[in-house]
Amino acid sequence: METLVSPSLLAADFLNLQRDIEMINSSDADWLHLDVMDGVFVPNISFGFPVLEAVSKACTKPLDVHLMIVKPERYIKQTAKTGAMMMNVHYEACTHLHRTVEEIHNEGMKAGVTLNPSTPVNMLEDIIKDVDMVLLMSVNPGFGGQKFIQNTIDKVARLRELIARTGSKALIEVDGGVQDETAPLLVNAGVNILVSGSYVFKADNPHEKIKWLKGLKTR
Ligand SMILES: O=C(CO)[C@@H](O)[C@H](O)COP(=O)(O)O
Ligand SMILES: [Co+2]
Repeated sequence: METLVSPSLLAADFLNLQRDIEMINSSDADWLHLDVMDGVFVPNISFGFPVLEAVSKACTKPLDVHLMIVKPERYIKQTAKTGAMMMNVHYEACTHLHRTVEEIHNEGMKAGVTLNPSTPVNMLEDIIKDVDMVLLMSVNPGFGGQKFIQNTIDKVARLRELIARTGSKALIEVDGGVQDETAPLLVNAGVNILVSGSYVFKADNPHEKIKWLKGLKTR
């Protein structure tokens, strides 16, 4: 499978959001990654549903929404209303994850489960066949531009094994510190989708960076 790229809007220029979304529209990016933070689950606040709705009107790529909020099940319908393709909820933020995944599907979205760096992949043993994607955080969530946690490479390999053993069809996405040194290692370990914020949006030529990430193939 080709590598998909989901640039993270958190690193965009918020004073020129429309310009940056148009850049994504005209790029080879597959999805647009949107980081919603509540200041409780993570020590930062980003943007919420009014911004998601506005972005959805301007963006022609499927929306990959990453909710870093407590009890994300409260916002399933509201997320669906933005037209989101994928709703990612944190394993650590959901008490009834199976029910949440079912409700996300009932609202017509794909369901992603996100793991913090310290949460082991084996916690997904009994949900892996029900989810469309696992999003592995390769930094502690809350901020863009952080240093990649190297253990993520081994974690991807362990998740690949779990997926193969259970016959799950889940895709693997990785988020945090994805750039030219880390991306090839991730793709080689079996990652399907690369989220990348600063590396793409702070570049002189974001289109080139997106193209390069997309061109990565398993060795
Ligand atoms: O979810 C998050 C951070 O919590 C990410 O989506 C970041 O926005 C990725 O930014 P970079 O590490 O690529 O700059
Ligand atoms: Co994210």
